[in-house]
Amino acid sequence: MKVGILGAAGRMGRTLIEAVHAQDGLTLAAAVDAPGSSLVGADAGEMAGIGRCGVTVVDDIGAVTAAVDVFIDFTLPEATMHHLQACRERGTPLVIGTTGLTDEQKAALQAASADIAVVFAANYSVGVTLCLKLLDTAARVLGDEVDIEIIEAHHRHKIDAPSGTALAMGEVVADALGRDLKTCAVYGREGRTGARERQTIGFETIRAGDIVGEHTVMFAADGERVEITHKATSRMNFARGAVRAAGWVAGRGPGVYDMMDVLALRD
Ligand SMILES: NC(=O)c1ccc[n+]([C@@H]2O[C@H](COP(=O)([O-])OP(=O)(O)OC[C@H]3O[C@@H](n4cnc5c(N)ncnc54)[C@H](O)[C@@H]3O)[C@@H](O)[C@H]2O)c1
Ligand SMILES: O=C(O)C1=N[C@H](C(=O)O)CCC1
Repeated sequence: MKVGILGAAGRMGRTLIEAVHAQDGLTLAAAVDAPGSSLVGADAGEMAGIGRCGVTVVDDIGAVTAAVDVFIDFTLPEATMHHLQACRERGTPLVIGTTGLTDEQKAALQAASADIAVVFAANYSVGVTLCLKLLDTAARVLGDEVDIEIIEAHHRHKIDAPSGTALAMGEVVADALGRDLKTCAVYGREGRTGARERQTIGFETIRAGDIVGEHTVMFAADGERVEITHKATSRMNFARGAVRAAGWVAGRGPGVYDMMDVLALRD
């Protein structure tokens, strides 16, 4: 299967090139980065540190759609929207890892999924996908008897907050408790906040150094506390998951899928 990487020169893009190269049955067929990037024209394999592979980084998805069976996109929300449109026009499945999409952009993704298969997950690690299952159980068991806080930490270059993963964790917990995350979320606290309201779900964000990605969901009662934590120490976990999703989605019918579908974990 021929795979195209969108955002090829980025932290995730380079790791994805390495992951595709290591995966039997998959071939790197295209590498796309932003117009104006100094890496356009480079050999994708050399850029990713795996040696020359003969695929040149280009700056336009339109130049390579015919050569690709499935694209993987880890870029920026606006770029992802452009790539989504190109994939829709060509009928090519798309795996999206980009976070920080607006509600309007998520609606556009849903609309495109009438015509093509899209996998969209804030976190492609198997460990985080398992944590989402555990969080659903924890929320249902501990219910309204606990205060729920979500703490996430990432590297200093990350441009969106809270992380897509933290928000996905919040959605799972809120759904399990019949709450609406839009109205019960509290983002950071400062000043005279007043006492905590039980029905809220709190989010705290740390941005520091080279932290790859850490998430803790705290269920705190009086006298005991349950914490579910995931710590990523390598981006290869995300890349391997996204590559697995690419192999899974090729040939699927139109629709939006996530890692629960890819790992067959959906109830
Ligand atoms: N879902 C997951 O598992 C997961 C894991 C890690 C990162 N992410 C998300 O992936 C995204 C990228 O993260 P990163 O750390 O690799 O960022 P990065 O800034 O290192 O890489 C993004 C790349 O996209 C490129 N780009 C920008 N506009 C483009 C365009 N129009 N066409 C093609 N390429 C374009 C940039 O030049 C850059 O090389 C972020 O939204 C991040 O939150 C998701
Ligand atoms: O490095 C990033 O950026 C990450 N983004 C995702 C998120 O926002 O949850 C996944 C973890 C790494």
